[in-house]
Amino acid sequence: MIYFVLVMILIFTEVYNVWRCVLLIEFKEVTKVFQGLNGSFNALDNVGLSVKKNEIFGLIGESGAGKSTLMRFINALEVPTRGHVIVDGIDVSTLGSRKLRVFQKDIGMIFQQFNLLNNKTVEENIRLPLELHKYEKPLSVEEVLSFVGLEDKRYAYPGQLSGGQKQRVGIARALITRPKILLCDEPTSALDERTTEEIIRVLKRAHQTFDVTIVIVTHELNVIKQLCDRAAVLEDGRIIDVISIENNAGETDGPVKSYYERVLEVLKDE
Ligand SMILES: Nc1ncnc2c1ncn2[C@@H]1O[C@H](COP(=O)(O)OP(=O)(O)OP(=O)(O)O)[C@@H](O)[C@H]1O
Repeated sequence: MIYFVLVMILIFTEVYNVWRCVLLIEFKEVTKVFQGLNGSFNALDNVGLSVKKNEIFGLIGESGAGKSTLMRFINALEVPTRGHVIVDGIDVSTLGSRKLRVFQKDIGMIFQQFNLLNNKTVEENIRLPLELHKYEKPLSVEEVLSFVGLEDKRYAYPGQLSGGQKQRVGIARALITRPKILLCDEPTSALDERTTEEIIRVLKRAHQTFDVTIVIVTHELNVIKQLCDRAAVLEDGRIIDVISIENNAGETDGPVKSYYERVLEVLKDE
């Protein structure tokens, strides 16, 4: 009997350890209280959620639901009032400032408004993370520029680029450090439909090529459908569901449709 119990404990421990290795990001009973003009309020309320290694995970919900705050916990741009955020086995809130900077090196981020420096060239923008920290095996500027298809824009300034090109530069800047996690905050919200599709393709390729786990905040359900493996639905600071997305290959696998083809598709009544 004792032998049986020991074997069961061993099996349980092994299964538990394998499961822990699969998880990359864990939110444990996370609450965020902000002080507003009318007193304090819970932006996030007792959130529990896990993101697996190599997943593309979406955070969706209406404006003010708490999506960005939840994502900003992952790279400690925001700190929970209560609860724990565990990333790759590390409780982020326990890190001192030096260890936190090292930890943040593994996490890249892209933004809705691209956050490029207008007085620097594309190349200088892409190199910025390498000037802030030392990385063991960064990619080269040539590699990331070729990856996002902007070799010819190396010496251009952001003001000379379209929105989609600016976002590609943002992606190149995030990828040059070979991050384990890529956080995307409304990456396509400032872009039209066709450019959105192009950015989705680049993100999918980045996921496949660099084994990067992606967490994306967006209000665009089509982006979630085409890109994500799973998505959490937030409402008033609570997670009301986590949905597995059946087929995320979808439309982005065929050729990119021209703007005119899309106009006909939507406006022509046949
Ligand atoms: N620094 C802050 N101080 C006070 N309140 C804040 C702060 N940051 C966010 N909030 C509030 O917390 C709530 C959640 O904000 P959050 O930005 O996470 O929502 P969201 O779902 O990302 O919304 P959106 O889609 O509009 O960006 C909102 O009511 C917001 O006003």
